[in-house]
Amino acid sequence: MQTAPAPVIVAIDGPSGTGKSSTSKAVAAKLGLRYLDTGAQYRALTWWMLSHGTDVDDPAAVAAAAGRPDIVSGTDPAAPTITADGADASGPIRTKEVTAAVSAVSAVPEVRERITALQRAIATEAPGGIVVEGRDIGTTVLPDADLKVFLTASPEARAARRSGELKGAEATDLAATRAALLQRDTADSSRKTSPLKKADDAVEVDTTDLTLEQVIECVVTLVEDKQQAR
Ligand SMILES: Nc1ncnc2c1ncn2[C@@H]1O[C@H](COP(=O)(O)OP(=O)(O)OP(=O)(O)O)[C@@H](O)[C@H]1O
Ligand SMILES: Nc1ccn([C@@H]2O[C@H](COP(=O)(O)O)[C@@H](O)[C@H]2O)c(=O)n1
Repeated sequence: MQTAPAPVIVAIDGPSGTGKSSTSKAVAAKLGLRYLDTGAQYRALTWWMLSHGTDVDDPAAVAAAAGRPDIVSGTDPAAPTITADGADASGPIRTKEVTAAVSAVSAVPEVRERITALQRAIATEAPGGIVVEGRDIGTTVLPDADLKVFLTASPEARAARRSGELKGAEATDLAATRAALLQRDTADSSRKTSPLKKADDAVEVDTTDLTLEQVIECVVTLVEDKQQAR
């Protein structure tokens, strides 16, 4: 009788626009793993705060509200979901307002404590294993992950990728897109609690000159190598 392979935990971190979500979803789907977008959790909490009158520039107000909404993530890589107090947050979390506020909210220690606990519970309960993507997964959330990957890409490549998702004038303003993503990287890397950082034992993959398919294949191979070595 064949035994099922042991669950594998994969941590994928990196700055904005390096391809974490696209890569993680595809790798999870190819390998039959669950998928967790941790950025969506911070965004959902930020959206809930913005819609409930929390002053997101006041760390004390953010800390006080951090435990209030119920944040639930669906981990099917083919159809990931995110809700805040039962409301579908998948659309609103991608607005400019949420993107502009999320780094300030995610820097508050009470927010990180709460969301990190959620992430660990989801990863522990994932049948067969999971790909978890974010900023501090390899360093803080899942330091014992079986595989840690840190994706990078030049600011120019990342801005061009993001512009491809935008519409109208925003799509053509590459300089503004580049500046906005670098500003978010700076805020995320310089916060005191659990900053964006490559784990010492992470494999760094520079995706600047790679297609998305090449990045996916690279990570699938890294996971399979780990599974075979166990
Ligand atoms: N290697 C690549 N080549 C070209 N385009 C890519 C590549 N990787 C990702 N993309 C595209 O770049 C955009 C950003 O990718 P994605 O959302 O996966 O990045 P991310 O790291 O999760 O970003 P964020 O942290 O801001 O959520 C998407 O439109 C995606 O299709
Ligand atoms: N592990 C994580 C993941 C995300 N964040 C914060 O959320 C923001 C949005 O993330 P996206 O991946 O959806 O762009 C990000 O800029 C961080 O502020 C985090 O702190 N830790």
